[in-house]
Amino acid sequence: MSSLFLYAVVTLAAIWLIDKWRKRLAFYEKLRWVNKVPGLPLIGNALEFKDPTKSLTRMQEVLLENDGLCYVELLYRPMILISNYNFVEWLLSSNTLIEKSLDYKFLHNWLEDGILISTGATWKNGRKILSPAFHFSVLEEIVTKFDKPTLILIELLEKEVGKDSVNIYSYIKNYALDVICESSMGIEVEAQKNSQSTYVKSVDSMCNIVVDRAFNPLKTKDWLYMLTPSYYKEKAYVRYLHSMSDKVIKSKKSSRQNGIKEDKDDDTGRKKKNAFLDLLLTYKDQNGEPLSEKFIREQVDTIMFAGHDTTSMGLCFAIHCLSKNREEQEKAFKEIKEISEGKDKFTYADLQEMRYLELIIKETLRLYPTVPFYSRNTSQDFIFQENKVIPKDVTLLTCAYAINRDPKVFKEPEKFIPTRFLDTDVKPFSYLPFSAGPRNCIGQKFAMLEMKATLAKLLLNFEILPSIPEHNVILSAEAVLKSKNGFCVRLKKRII
Ligand code: HEM
Repeated sequence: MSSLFLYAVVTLAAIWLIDKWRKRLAFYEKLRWVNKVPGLPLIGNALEFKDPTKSLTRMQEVLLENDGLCYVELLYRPMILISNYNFVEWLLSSNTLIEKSLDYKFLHNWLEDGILISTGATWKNGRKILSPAFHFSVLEEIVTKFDKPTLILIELLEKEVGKDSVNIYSYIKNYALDVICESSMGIEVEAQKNSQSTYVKSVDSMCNIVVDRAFNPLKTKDWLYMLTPSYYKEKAYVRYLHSMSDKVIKSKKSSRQNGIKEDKDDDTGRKKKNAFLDLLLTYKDQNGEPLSEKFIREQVDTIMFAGHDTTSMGLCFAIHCLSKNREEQEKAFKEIKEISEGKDKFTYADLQEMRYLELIIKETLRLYPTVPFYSRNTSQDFIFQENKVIPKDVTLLTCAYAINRDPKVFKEPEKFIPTRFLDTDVKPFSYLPFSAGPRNCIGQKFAMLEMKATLAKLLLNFEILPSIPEHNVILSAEAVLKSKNGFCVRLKKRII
């Protein structure tokens, strides 16, 4: 009896394995048109892309060798790396290929159905509701929310003047958190003055947990992750962060119900547009129904996450580039000085006028795209260029870092040359720090304004010099592009 049972089990297992193998062969057959980067049995190419300080250069290398399109496998996970212009255009313009890949699921406990990770009708609806919050009339008002955090940043950095080296990373990170809290929720967390606050620490820890899960194979599977201490820590952080967002939403809601209006007219008689959260609270659908508290919380948390680590890294890399390129710094300073003559605050229009500074930011994001790659999952078989099939459940990874450094598009791609953007030949899918198409960055104008306002104030107050000894960043491709050894510069008070 027992040998009969064993025989049945072995037969079933063999059938299952043969079926799996047959499906795998059919899968490879469909993908024959893509060059495969040779890997090791079972682990595939995992070792080549494991180290975040080396993965970007390796990606760039294999993409150059394979005309911008190649197949890799990371521990059985099928993935196509992409920098090929036609493929990128096809992928990012698609209205159906919009499902985010597995890596984003680690954000789900925190952001739930927020627009960064949701898909289908939920994403479409969220994106439609959120888009007006990034309209220029709202951004005009949001610009004023940068003033207070910027003043604190200058005050703190003044204490570092004259030192051989200051690592600006934590200063800028806390600053960006202050800006996003003030502009998205209308609350002051004072991260710059109180970096030990539970809120600041929870946001920071959640960002670290998400990255750790994406890169640590022991934590990618939910059932294994649940056996680790991180799981319980994450639960506590999420509970706290959700309770904070709920508290702010409830309190804003009750002020509105009690008739405490926060939308005051400005001195030109126009209606002031309030913080992002206030806009969501005033929204009514076509039946006159307000948004649910859950929906509002998910979107507010999403903006908090997507809108602070990205800009803080953009700013850190820009400061690093300015320290290394003094001539460019002086050109930007001259422009800012002229625009700021007789003013102590910048308006939206002033920031729009800072064209040279904009070139500097664009060139920074070309060399150091803060989101160095982004990925989609094929929810079904897709066909590229008539007969090229991409089977279901393949990760399509667009490598912005490789695209932005393509020597066929950008002459001397490793050099910092801001004026290259005056050349109108840069085609839309050749430069992609904010992605493109329907799932592009909803906050890109906000990010540009924040980076301009901050850099302009910094340049009016300081000369940014290379640190002593001179510092070179070690790039690390995490959820955002970071520097493993920080961002060290030297600050000199600017005498105007
Ligand atoms: C230098 C700053 C920034 C960079 C480089 C950047 C880059 C990007 C990129 C590449 C994507 C697409 C990601 C993907 O496809 O997975 C994205 C999406 C997004 N970004 Fe940004 N971002 C920045 C700042 C911001 C800011 C300031 C906000 C909000 C205030 C924001 C909100 C979002 C949101 C909500 C999405 C998801 C959009 C959707 O899927 O519909 N980002 N960002």
